[in-house]
Amino acid sequence: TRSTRPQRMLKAVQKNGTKGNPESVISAIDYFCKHSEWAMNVGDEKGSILDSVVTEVNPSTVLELGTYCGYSTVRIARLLSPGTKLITLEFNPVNAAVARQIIAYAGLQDKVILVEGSSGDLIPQMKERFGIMTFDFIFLDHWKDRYLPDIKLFEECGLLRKGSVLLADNVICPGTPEYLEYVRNSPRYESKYYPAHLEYTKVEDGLEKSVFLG
Ligand SMILES: O=C(c1ccccc1)c1ccc(O)c(O)c1[N+](=O)[O-]
Ligand SMILES: [Mg+2]
Repeated sequence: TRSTRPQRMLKAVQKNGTKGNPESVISAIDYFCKHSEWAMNVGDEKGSILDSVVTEVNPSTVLELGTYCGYSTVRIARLLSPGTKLITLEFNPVNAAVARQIIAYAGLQDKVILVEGSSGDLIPQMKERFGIMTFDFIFLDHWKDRYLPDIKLFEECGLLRKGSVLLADNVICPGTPEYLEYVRNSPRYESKYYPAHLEYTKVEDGLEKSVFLG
């Protein structure tokens, strides 16, 4: 059967990247998306904002919702302190298989736990399966209609602590209006919008950073 876009992206990483070099993997994916095929990675512009927030938080416990090909997984994992691992959830098994290979090509497999399944099923299992008390940093980049139900799930499961940082992609395009309304009007969060553009385009998009106040 015909290859998928993520599989073609993996080939481009293996061809143009340098094994064990996360920066080269990030550049190879951005080049592929700018010159060959658009793909829904967070991209270089929003990726730089992601980098700055991760660096500022310097988290010990990290969760990513929506691995896709592992681009943001690599961006985050390359910045984590030694011994810190990030958990990333991916629903699509074909994409998960590509992400594992891209993460391994970057040499970051020991810093990443990739779990296949739906966030709604897996979030309530975080404590028992991974010994997580609370998350310091959460990156939301999965199905846009899951952002709101999943943040409520984090609260119900006691996975947030005073100061937990949630960073959400695509709050303008494709958009997550109900999530935005919730975090911007809830007294339990302090939110800030980082304007940018939809990856590899001139379309307006941005990231919303929300700090849980306890
Ligand atoms: O939903 C889409 C989408 C919708 C329609 C066509 C292509 C992609 C999308 C677009 C940009 C993103 O950064 C992103 O994370 C997603 N996503 O699926 O999670
Ligand atoms: Mg996105």
